[in-house]
Amino acid sequence: MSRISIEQMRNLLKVYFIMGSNNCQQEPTHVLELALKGGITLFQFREKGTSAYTGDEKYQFAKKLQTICKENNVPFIVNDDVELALLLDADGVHIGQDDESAEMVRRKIGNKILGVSTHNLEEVEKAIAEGADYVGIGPIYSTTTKEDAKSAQGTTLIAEVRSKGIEIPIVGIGGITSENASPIIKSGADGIAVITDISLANDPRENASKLINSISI
Ligand SMILES: C=C1C=NC(C(F)(F)F)=NC1=N
Repeated sequence: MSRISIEQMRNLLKVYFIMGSNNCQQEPTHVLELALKGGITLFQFREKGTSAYTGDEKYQFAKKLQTICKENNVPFIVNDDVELALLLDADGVHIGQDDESAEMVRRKIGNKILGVSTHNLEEVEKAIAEGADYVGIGPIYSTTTKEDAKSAQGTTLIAEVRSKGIEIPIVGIGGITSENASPIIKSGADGIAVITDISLANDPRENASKLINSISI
């Protein structure tokens, strides 16, 4: 299997739902099923925080979510945990700046999807050089989800990357809702990544479909 094309990656990034057991009040598998019905285009398993699952419990939980994604033909991405991604034969991995280098991860995962969190132009260019298929840029707006999140940067970096003619698929992340999503696409991102707006919604399905509508220009 070859590396994913830029166009296909752009399509997958439209509404990228990220979730772990700590992000939900309802049963996580039910939230994911509703989000998929609402039209999310990509899913990332991000199991973080104090009461996060570990070891076999984490593997079993991830497998359940992966099965639901497979049933809905939506790719399943694992955050940080490369070994888990390989064990599950996940569709890809997302790493931050404090994790293994993208170069090392690319060697381990072959042609699976590789995403990298970036916060400035240098990190974007490094991610591209090391084989990333997409970059996450944020936090666009202030967020309470990530404890050690950097300060909100708006859409400046997205616009800067595009003004330099850099084509890498970009997904914005951080405090995004259907109310504030469209400027992110207008500035040049291919999609939006959300946690809370879907995971803590009274109706995850409705919020997911509102997000889809908010970015459909
Ligand atoms: C910290 C993160 C930043 N960005 C992304 C993504 F949206 F996938 F690019 N995922 C993360 N886990």
